Amino acid sequence: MTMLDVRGVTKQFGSLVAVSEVSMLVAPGELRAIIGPNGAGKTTFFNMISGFFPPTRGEIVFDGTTITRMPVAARVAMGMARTFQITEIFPELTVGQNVRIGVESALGLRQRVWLGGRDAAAVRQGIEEALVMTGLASKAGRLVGELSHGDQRAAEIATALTLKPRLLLLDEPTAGMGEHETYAVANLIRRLHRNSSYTIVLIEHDMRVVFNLADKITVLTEGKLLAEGTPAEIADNPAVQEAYLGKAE
Ligand SMILES: Nc1ncnc2c1ncn2[C@@H]1O[C@H](COP(=O)(O)OP(=O)(O)OP(=O)(O)O)[C@@H](O)[C@H]1O
Repeated sequence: MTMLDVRGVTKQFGSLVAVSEVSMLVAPGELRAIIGPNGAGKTTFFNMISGFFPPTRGEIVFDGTTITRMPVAARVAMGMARTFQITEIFPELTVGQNVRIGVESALGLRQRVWLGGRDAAAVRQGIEEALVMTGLASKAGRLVGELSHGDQRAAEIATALTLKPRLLLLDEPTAGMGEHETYAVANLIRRLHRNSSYTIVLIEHDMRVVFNLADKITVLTEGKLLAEGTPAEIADNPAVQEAYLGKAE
């Protein structure tokens, strides 16, 4: 079974080929990391999966449905959630209020002025589940803007989880974080993967995070697929060592 089947996607910006015929199969419950030097095409590849723009050529199939040209909202409705390199969440609201927006949207209750008892209970339950899963239950009343980077990322992931996504796309989840916060966010991702069996595809620059978390790694260089395999296979791959791991970023 395959959750995500990317078939030979290419993206051209004018004469620049940012991604060239890259394929990737992600199994349900898998955690896949996409790595590569700056400009390798990781973000472009990610943007095609999440629907930010369509590929110039190639196909993308999500859980059996071809989504190549499907808009972002339709992909979200199918169970694809994405977080961004720069946290996208309302800093002036509390963690709980942010998560509530996600839960109400996911339940189709966002425009309602008044919620009946059953809907209100479902919203409460959705908020609690997302907060517990991300370790934020004790911080529900805190303003997001006052939290650490790591907790802000956790709050963003909590909001993404309210969609009950079948595929979670994380764009550099530890970007700009210090050691302590990186560790906390990596642990959260590990819990979501190991304990809750989320299927996760992430772009990540921190190699310790990648090699500790990923089931499989996709390596891109200059828009092409250089290698794909388990962390051990990638670490042993001479082409990867030469093209990427040996170089300081
Ligand atoms: N919208 C765009 N228009 C034109 N060129 C683009 C566009 N987006 C990306 N590119 C180019 O495509 C190539 C791949 O960029 P991309 O951002 O996908 O790489 P990346 O691996 O994510 O890099 P980084 O690690 O620095 O984020 C680069 O040469 C970039 O300049």
